[in-house]
Amino acid sequence: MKPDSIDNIYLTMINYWSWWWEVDNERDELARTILTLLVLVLVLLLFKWTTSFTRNATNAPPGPYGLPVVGYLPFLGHNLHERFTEMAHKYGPIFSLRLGSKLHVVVNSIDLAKVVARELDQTFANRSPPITARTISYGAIDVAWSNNNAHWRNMRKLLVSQVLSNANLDACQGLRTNEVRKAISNVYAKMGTPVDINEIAFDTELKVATSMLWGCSDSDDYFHDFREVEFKIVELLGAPNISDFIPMLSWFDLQGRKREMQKQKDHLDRIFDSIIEERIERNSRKMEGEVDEDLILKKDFLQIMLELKDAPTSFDIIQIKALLSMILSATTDTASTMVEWVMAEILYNPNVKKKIQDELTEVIGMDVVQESHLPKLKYLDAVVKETFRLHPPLPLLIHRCPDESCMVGGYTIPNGSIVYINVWAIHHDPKNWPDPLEFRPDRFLNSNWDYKGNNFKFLPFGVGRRICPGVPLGEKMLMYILASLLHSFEWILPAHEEFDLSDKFGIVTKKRKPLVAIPFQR
Ligand code: HEM
Repeated sequence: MKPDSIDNIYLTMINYWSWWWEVDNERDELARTILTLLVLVLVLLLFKWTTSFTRNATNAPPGPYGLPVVGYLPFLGHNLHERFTEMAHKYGPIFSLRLGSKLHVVVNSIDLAKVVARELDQTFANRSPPITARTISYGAIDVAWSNNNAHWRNMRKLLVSQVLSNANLDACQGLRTNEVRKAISNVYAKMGTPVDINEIAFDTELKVATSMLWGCSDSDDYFHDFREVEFKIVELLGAPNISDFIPMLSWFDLQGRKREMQKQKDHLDRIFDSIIEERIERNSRKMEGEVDEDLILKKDFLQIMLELKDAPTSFDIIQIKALLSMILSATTDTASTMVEWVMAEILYNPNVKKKIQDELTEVIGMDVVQESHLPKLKYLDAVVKETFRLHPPLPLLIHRCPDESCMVGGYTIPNGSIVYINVWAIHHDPKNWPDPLEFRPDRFLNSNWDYKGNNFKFLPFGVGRRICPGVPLGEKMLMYILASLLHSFEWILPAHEEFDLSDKFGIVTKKRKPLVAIPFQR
């Protein structure tokens, strides 16, 4: 091999190797050294084993060769969704790559996504959670990380019928109105100064979610560092962990990811314990005859779960905590990320902003925004959908795992491999969307687009039996917060603010640079 090409390979590896170290902490330096030494030793010891693995996977989808032991890991780079999309251009609509000891398969076209999530939906309905996900979800017993089994079906049914049913969402309308109005008053107090858009949206979503889950009140002090904890959880869920790729190293937790996630989990656990204990005590006082008007009038999710505890389909306290934790993450981070993306697109596209303001004036006038106005805001709805197309917050959805070997696109997908549906590639494919990089909300006007995963061109909430069950709440909150922020204020970017729509891959893919804007009286 020529010295030049060796240099190039070396530089590429150094460049991409940094993907490993996205979450900087003190242990990374040590982990990097130990890992490098271990890899060298293991390269030699396991070379034979690796080559036999490659030979066996003869009918696997095409894809790049990697190094022994680590496979293609060192070459992946930072933004996995973009990297996978580039690789699809080279290897085709389905390709595979070995990362550590596991085969990963990426599906990039509508036709093959239909095979995975429609024809073989049942086979592909397991999850294979990474170690950080197992840690935060009390051993993968929540709705998002549990495998496709009776327990998962039970929990999902409960979530959909009790928390997210139309009846319950209607009953909680007052809560949403309260919290959105409080958020608008907070912004009033900051008029003329720069405001972090994600922070406003996150806090509002958090208050709505906690009120629905256990009826929080403003005096609860756990809100204080909640955003930081949630951000850390989401960051760790998306950060590559060598223990997942080379399970024999998991005992060492070389990057400290598991320990870091355990810290976040312990923090949440203490909050949940105190809330649940307090509720159990209140319930026992009620059983002794004391009247608790609050609990009689409304049943929040915690109350429903506790009352189910003795029923045949009961949940124990650990399962209840796993569900609370999962719902909080699902509700706060995705929706606040989307509010930020939509506001960024609007502020960077003055024509779009003008059209939205005209629509708000026409539909709402001098009134305060109410949920009943939302279905009439057709243009804002199209803007939100176009933003979902360009910036799907989960660009690879949550990966799936087949419970038996099966065929997709003429290739064998072995039982236990990790399968991604690359929604990013589908949303950016010119075959599906002409001029895919342009922000053109009109694409979504005058046609019946929804978030139910029926049209495989547009899958921001996922598809098949693992589709997001939170669509009705997520959509409502997103539209409500956006309409209120845009109707109440004129938003201006700070002077010298650069036009920046770059993203940072994670399980929720966020705007790389937080959006800050200045509200003025409208
Ligand atoms: C803008 C808001 C939201 C977006 C964009 C979003 C998006 C998603 C996506 C893409 C998935 C993965 C689906 C798949 O793998 O096919 C998912 C899963 C999930 N989401 Fe959401 N979500 C949002 C809000 C919510 C809310 C409010 C809840 C309320 C509880 C929720 C609960 C869940 C759950 C439980 C799952 C796992 C479902 C399963 O594995 O069975 N999400 N979400």
